Parts: sequence; C-alpha cells; structure tokens
Amino acid sequence: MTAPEDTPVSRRLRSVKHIIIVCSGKGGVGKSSVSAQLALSLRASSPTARVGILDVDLTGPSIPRMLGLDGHPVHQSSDGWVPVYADGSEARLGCMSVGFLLKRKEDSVVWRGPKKNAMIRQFLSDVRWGELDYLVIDTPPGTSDEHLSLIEHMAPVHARISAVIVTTPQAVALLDAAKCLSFTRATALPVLGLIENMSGYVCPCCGEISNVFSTGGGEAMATREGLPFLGSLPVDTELVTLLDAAEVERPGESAALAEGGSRRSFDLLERYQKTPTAPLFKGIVDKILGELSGAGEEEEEEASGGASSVAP
Ligand SMILES: Nc1ncnc2c1ncn2[C@@H]1O[C@H](COP(=O)(O)OP(=O)(O)OP(=O)(O)O)[C@@H](O)[C@H]1O
Ligand code: SF4
Repeated sequence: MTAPEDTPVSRRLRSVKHIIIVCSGKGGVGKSSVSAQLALSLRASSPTARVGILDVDLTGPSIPRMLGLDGHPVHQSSDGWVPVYADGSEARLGCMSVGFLLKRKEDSVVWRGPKKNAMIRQFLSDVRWGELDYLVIDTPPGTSDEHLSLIEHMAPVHARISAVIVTTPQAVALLDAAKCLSFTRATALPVLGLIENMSGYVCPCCGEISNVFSTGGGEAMATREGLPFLGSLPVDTELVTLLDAAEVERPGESAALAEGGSRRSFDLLERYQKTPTAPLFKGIVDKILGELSGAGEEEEEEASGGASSVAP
C-alpha cells in the first residue's frame, strides 16, 4: 500500500519549496489579479527565483489571459504536462490552467465535484514544474469543492502550504473574507496575511491615490483576527489595461508563438514593473517573504527540538 506521504502529488511537489494558496470569500475582489501580481513580483524578487502559477478556478480561469497566454497549447512530455512559460525561454514563470485545455476560451466548464476533484489531482500530480521556489495557486471565490480537493490532495505536503486572503474594503466582502478565514482555520492552513484590494483609486493624470470608497476595513479585520496585514492596493487603471488587455497580436508574435513563446511575454514583466501598483505590491511580497523565512526557521528549530510550530 502507498504510504500517505508518498503519493503522485507529494512526489511531484517535492521540488516545490513554498505553496501559496490565494483565496477570497467574495467573487470579483481581484483574487486572480493578485495571484498574477504575486507570481510576477515573486519572480522579480531575485534574479534566480523560479515561480509557478496554477489556476484552479475551473469555471472562470483568468490567469492565462492576465499573463498574455490565452490560446497557448499545452504540451505533453514523457514526464507530464509542460507548463506554459510567461517569460519565454527564461522559463522562470510557468503557468498551468484549465483555460489552456478548453477548445475555445468562451467554452465553459460545467463539471460536478468528482470531475473537478480529478482535474485538480491531475494538475497537482502531472505538471512538470521542475524545481520551484514558489507555487502560487489561484482558487475560485468562496470555499468550494476545489479548495477541499486541494487540501486533501496536498495533505502530505501540508507543512509547505500557506494562504493569502484577498478582500475589498466593503462590509459584504469582509464578511465573506471572514468565512474564508474560518475555512483556513478549520483546515489548519497557516495564513500569511490579508490584502485589501481596490482600496482607493490611482488618478491616471497625477498618480494621486484618492479614497473614493471606504478603506481600512481589511486592516481592521486583520488586527481583529490577529493576522498580518500585508497591504492595500488601489484601483489602478494601468493595471487593468495590462492584465485585461485583449489578445492583440503584434508584428512578429505569430512566429514567436509557433516557436513556443507567448503573446505578451516579451514585455509583460517590464510593463508590470512600471504600473503604480508594482512598488506597492513589492512591499506586500517583502512581508510574505519575511514570513516564509520566519516560518522556515521555526520549522528548523522545531525539527532540532526547539520552539513549537507556527500556529495557523
Ligand atoms: N487593483 C485593481 N485595480 C484595477 N482593476 C483591478 C484591480 N484588481 C482587480 N481588478 C480588475 O477587476 C476585475 C476582477 O478581478 P479578478 O478577476 O482578479 O477578480 P477575482 O476575485 O479573481 O474574480 P472571480 O471571482 O471571477 O474569480 C478584473 O478586470 C481585474 O483586472
Ligand atoms: S487626483 Fe490630481 S489629476 Fe486626478 S482629478 Fe484629482 S487633482 Fe486632478
């Protein structure tokens, strides 16, 4: 019989140092764009960082579009599915999504729980990520079959998983974020912290951030719940233009695509760094990296008989 810690998923994820699940209670709060930014910023965090992003929002996969990879085919190798790289031949930002498997991007996935569960298991066990520093997982809103499947299949590597919760400042989103938090507590998933997205508005003319709606609800919730507050991100029209850009083919891109490159891979990383949100997100990533290294040290101490484990 297979030992519980030796499963196809644990064997595949053995080469991944940190797994970060991005979740939100409510839909449309910017969880996928935060996941995409997290992957881009982690990749930029060091000249050698290797990052994967897995999109398990099966009914609404948006990561391929946000990374300019829509319509890219997935290749099967003898060692599993090859991720689609958002940075071409550098291959330090790999992506996998059900969006790559649909015939047309307009097609919808209408699956019951068992089929979703099987798809997630296959994503976790069959994607040939190679050595990764970080695997970011974008999930559907709420706490659904997809979340339970993730936790169940990744149980053998549970010690390396943590979560980031995304909310907007509105009361209704905060209430749903609290439900999401209670899910992480029920499943003993450590939470790296909370991000308040769409908090204020960046004026496209002068770059000033104005608080058109309420702000600060995310930070207040973090304080109340004893969670780290990772930071606020304003509504940024430059970011929307970048992440929501329709597939506009530029000269020479067809040839690059045919050779395995990606549509906007050429300049996505560079253009992202120039958005007003990028420096703010760097602050968020610095806090995340600090927490991950702190948790790593505590684990080492614990292994050597020292301090107790990181409580979720
Ligand atoms: N800080 C921001 N500034 C401007 N636009 C944003 C910001 N965050 C998200 N958006 C935009 O809001 C829309 C919804 O974002 P996104 O798809 O990331 O949300 P989601 O929570 O993942 O949604 P879903 O519930 O469908 O999974 C997208 O068009 C995205 O580009
Ligand atoms: S934030 Fe600055 S540029 Fe934007 S509307 Fe106000 S004054 Fe004008």
